[in-house]
Amino acid sequence: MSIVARFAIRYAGFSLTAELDLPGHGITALFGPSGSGKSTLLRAIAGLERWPASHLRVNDSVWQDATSFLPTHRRPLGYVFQHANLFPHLSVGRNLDYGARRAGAAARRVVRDDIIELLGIGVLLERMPARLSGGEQQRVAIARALLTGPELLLMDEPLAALDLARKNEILPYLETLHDTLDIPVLYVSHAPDEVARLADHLLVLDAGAIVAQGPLAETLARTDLPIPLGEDAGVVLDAYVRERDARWHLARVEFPGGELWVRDGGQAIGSRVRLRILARDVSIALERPEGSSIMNALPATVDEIAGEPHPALALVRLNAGNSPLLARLTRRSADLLALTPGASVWAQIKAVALIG
Ligand SMILES: Nc1ncnc2c1ncn2[C@@H]1O[C@H](COP(=O)(O)OP(=O)(O)OP(=O)(O)O)[C@@H](O)[C@H]1O
Repeated sequence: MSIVARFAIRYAGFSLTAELDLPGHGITALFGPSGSGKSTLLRAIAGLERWPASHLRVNDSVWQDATSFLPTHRRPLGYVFQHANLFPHLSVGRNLDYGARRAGAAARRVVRDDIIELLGIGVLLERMPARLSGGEQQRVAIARALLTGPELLLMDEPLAALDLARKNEILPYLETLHDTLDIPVLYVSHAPDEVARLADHLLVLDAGAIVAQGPLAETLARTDLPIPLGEDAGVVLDAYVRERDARWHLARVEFPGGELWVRDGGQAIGSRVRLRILARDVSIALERPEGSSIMNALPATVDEIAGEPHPALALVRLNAGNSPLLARLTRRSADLLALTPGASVWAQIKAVALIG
C-alpha cells in the first residue's frame, strides 16, 4: 500500500517538482509555509489539472502516467476543503446521501451509520446547513467525503476557518477516524499543533520543493534539517497511559524509550497519547541524575551532534530505546561532557507536553 508519484508543475512565477513515496495508510501531513505549494500538490493528486511528465499510482491503481489520465470524478478520492461547501438547500441527511450515491454500491468501503456515529452527527441529520456551527458543518463535510468510499482522503486545511474552540471540538473526531478507518489521508496544514497531534508521516515543502518526507518522529528528529514545528525543534512520540497518581495529578506514560511522568490529561489507562518534547527542554548528564527537581530521566545514547545557527549552541540527537530525542545544549557543555556519537548518557526531560 503506497502512494508513489512524480509531479512537474509550472505556473508563471512558480514551479513545483515533487517525487512522492508515501505510505498507503495513516495521516501524512503536507506542511510548509504559505505559498510553498501544498494546495497545488493536492490539486495535482486530485487530477484537477493535468501536468505532462507526471505520474501517480495509488496502491495498485495508476491514476495517471505518460499515456493515461483518470479525470477527477473517476478517481476514488474524497476532498475536504477549508470551507464545508455543503449544499445549502439540502438537509444534512440529504447532503450525506449525495456522497453515498457517488460511491456506487460496489465501491462502498464504509458504512453510513458507522460514519455518522464516528463524526457524532446523528442528531443533525434533519438540520439545514445554515443552522449548523462551523465545526458541525465541517464534520458533515468530512462524513460526506467518506461516504463516497474513497481510497484516498485529501484534506486542505480543514480546520483553518474555525476558531480554537471549534477546532478542538473536531480534532478528537479526526483522531478517532484515524484509529478506526483504514483510509490514507493527505492533510495540508500550516498549523504545527494539528500536525503534531494527527500526523504519522510528514512531507515538508518549501518554495515548490520537497525538503523532507518520512515518518513523523524521525523527520522531526533530523539534525541536518531541524523542522521547528511551531516555536522550536523537538520530537513527537506515541506513548500509552499506564498509571495515574491522583494525589499529584500525574500520569505515567510508557513509550519504547522508557517511561515518563507527565501532567495528567485525564486520558483513560491504556489509551494512546502523543508526547511533544522540545529540544530546549532536554538536557544531558553522564550519570543518572540524583537530587534533581527534574523527575524524568532516561538512559540514551548519543546519535549525532550538529551545529545550530547560533555558534554557541549544539543540537544533539539521542536514541532512547529506538525513539529519537533532540537536546539543545551549549557547545561548551557538549565539549565539557565530551559527547561523541555512541556515548551512553542520561537525557533529563524538563517538560513534556501531552497532545490530545
Ligand atoms: N492556478 C494558478 N496559476 C498561477 N499560479 C498559481 C496557481 N495556483 C497556485 N499558484 C501559485 O503557486 C504557489 C503555491 O500556491 P499554493 O496555494 O499551492 O501554496 P500553499 O502552500 O498551499 O499556500 P497556503 O498555505 O497559503 O494555502 C503560489 O505562489 C501561488 O500563487
